[in-house]
Order: sequence, then structure tokens, then C-alpha cells
Amino acid sequence: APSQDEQSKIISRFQEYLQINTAQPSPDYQKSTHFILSQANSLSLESQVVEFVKGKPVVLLKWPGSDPSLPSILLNSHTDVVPSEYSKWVHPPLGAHIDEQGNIFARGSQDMKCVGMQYLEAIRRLKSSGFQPKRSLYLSFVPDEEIGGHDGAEKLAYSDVLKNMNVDIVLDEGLPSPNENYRLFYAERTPWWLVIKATGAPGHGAKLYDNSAMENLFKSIESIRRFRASQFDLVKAGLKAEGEVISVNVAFLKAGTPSPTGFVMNLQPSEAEAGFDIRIPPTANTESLEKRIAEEWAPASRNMTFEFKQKVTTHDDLGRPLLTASDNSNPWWTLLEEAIKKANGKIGKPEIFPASTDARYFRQLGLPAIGFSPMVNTPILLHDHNEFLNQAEYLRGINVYESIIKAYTSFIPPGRDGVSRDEL
Ligand SMILES: CSCC[C@H](NC=O)C(=O)O
Ligand SMILES: [Zn+2]
Ligand SMILES: [Zn+2]
Repeated sequence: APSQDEQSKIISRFQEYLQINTAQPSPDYQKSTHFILSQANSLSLESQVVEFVKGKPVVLLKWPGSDPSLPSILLNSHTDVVPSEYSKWVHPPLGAHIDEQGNIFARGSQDMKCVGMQYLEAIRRLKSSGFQPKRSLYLSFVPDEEIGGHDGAEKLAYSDVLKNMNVDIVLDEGLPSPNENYRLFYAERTPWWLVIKATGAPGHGAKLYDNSAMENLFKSIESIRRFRASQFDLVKAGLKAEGEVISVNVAFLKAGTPSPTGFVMNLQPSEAEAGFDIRIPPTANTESLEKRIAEEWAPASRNMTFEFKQKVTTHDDLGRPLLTASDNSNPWWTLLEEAIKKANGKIGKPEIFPASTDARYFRQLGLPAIGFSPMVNTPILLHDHNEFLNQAEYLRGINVYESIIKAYTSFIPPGRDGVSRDEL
């Protein structure tokens, strides 16, 4: 175990990263890039900053392996965080204050500045122990995950930079576990952000008539809510996990005729719209959902139209569902489980991540990608007020990554035993 002095330095470095304001919509990527590069420097890692889009730096760090013919390992983390309602936090979201229990309060303490720093701290420890990786290890610190990753991980995934990295496996973020079992994610739900619009005849607020915009919209909302309940019931009954059903939540409602005191009360408006955040597991039947949207949720026969603000595919570039094998057919899965157990961790059942992460871009390329954030006995506070991570839990996570990096960078596929095929 690290000395008291080393532990407090580790925590200070985490606090320093947390205190950089990388909140959307205007993250300070200059500061975060500078910070990550200074860490890389202190670890003698190779570094490269790629701006696929100006002002959106992807920071790549490399610990070269002793056998460059072996494909590499990529550990990804995003540098941006979601915004905070400052007044609703007990300790300010940029303060990284540590309370008497050792809980570190900050936006990004769980999602996912912890993980980015833990990768670096694990490397620091492995280096000082004299460990030498066989495979090259890359860290990517990417921008804009919280707004879709289009200028960050998506560009990286489809770049020559990534091709030249010759990556075999990607690790990206997961979720904390309220119990003692670490959570591993082999897939995630993809977002469809749907806006439906209704039109209808305007009229007097006292008149009962069919086909008003509001009535047309509410028929849809009733149908959508019945569907939502049918999915939620499966979760409540314990038949399906959160990531295994289609979720639908209302994101906004927009209708009414504004007046200086609020809204006109006795006029039925001629237009009304609503937006929905829909999340779809990779194995769901999207054709039947499309049909449901066109025929029940926004039928033209009821004067309705719809559009998608975001419609992410559930399949990779070769038409296969975006899933990473979560059994021993995937050596990376097995290695990960073994490495976590070796660090004295317990593991729950493989799960589908209920929201979206950058891992989907790597899975789209056909690469295996596993979602994992080493936090147990921790409430799930991503995007919530008072996000925190206990410092002991943070330190334990570094041990876990130490074990994972050792196992991953040392892995030689069967039949390769240090001798390449051509040589045999
Ligand atoms: C359209 S991509 C949105 C990505 C975002 N990721 C984390 O919360 C999410 O809402 O899941
Ligand atoms: Zn995240
Ligand atoms: Zn997030």
C-alpha cells in the first residue's frame, strides 16, 4: 500500500483534475489538456494532441510495449462533465471538498474524471515497481462525450490515428455499484431522441370538439405512456434489467399561446409538440418500434408528424448488434474478471449500460469494448447533485486498474507464445 504521503499526493492530483471546469456547454479543454500532458510528462509517457475539430482536443498517451508486433490496449475516458446547479450542492461542484468520511464532492468524481486519473495513477505505480508491458498501452482523453461524442470519440474511432494504434480491446466507463459487486457492461442502449408534433383546429376554450392539436398530442402521449408502463413493469417484476427494456421519458412539452401573464386560457392552440428520450437495447426489434411510432405515436391520420433529433444505430458497420462477448469466447472478458478478482474484487452479472457512452463508437468498428468504472458500495450519482466518490474507494480502484493493466498488456493469444506465425 502507498505511504500516507503518497496517498495524499494521489488524492491532490485527483482534486486538481476535478477543479478544472470542463462542464458543458463551455468546457475548459485548454486547462484539462495542459493538466493531462503534465501528468504524462511526469510519467514519461509519449503524448499527442489531435484536434479532429478545432478546440476539441483528443489527448493520446502511450506507454510503449516491449513487443510492437502485438496489438495494443486502449483505456478511454472523457474529459467533459455535465453542468451543475451550484445552489443545490452541499459542497461546490468544482471544489473537490473532502468531508469527514473521506467523500470527495465534485462534478466528475464518478463520471468520469475518477477513471481517467486512476488509469494514470495505476501506470505511475506499475512504472515505479519496474513493470514492463509487452503490449502498448494507450490512454485517450476525449472531449464532448456528454453531448454525443461526435467531435471526440466518434472522430477518433473513424480516424487513421486509431487504425495505426492497432487496438485489440477498449475499456470505457461503467457505473458505480450500490453493493459490493463491481459492474461490467458488454453493451449499451442507443438513444433515439424523438419529437412529435400535432396540429389541429384552433377554437374556443369552452368548446368540446375532436381533432384539436392538444387532443391529438395527448392520444399519443397516452399510448406512449402505456408502452412505457409495459416496459417498466418488466423491470419492476424483476424479469428484466434496466438496460434490457426500451425506456421512454418525456423530455419536454411545448404548446399554448403565450400572453404577458402566462398563457391564454380560453384558446385551444393549433399546434402542440412533445419530445422523448428513448433508449433501445441492442437486441430490440427496432422495426416494430419504428412502426409503432409511425402508426400509434405520430400517425399522419391524426395530423401528426415526427422527427428524430438523434437516432443512433443498434448495429455495427457489418450489421451485427453492438455487443461485446461477455463469456470465455472473449479472452478480454475473462482476463478482466480474473484481474478484478485478483485485486480482491467481486463481480456482478454482465449488464447492458442503460444510457450511452463513447464505447459505442469502438463497438461500431467491431472492436470489443467493455464498460467499467471501479466503484463499489457507492450511490449512483452521475448527473445528480452532490456527486461524490469516497477517497478509499478511489484508491482501491487504482489497485484494480493496476491488476487489469498487468493482465491486459501481458496477454499473448494462444498460439503466439512469443513466436509469430510467420516464424513457425
Ligand atoms: C446522444 S449521446 C448522449 C450521451 C449521454 N451520455 C452520458 O450520459 C447520454 O445521454 O447517455
Ligand atoms: Zn460519462
Ligand atoms: Zn455522463
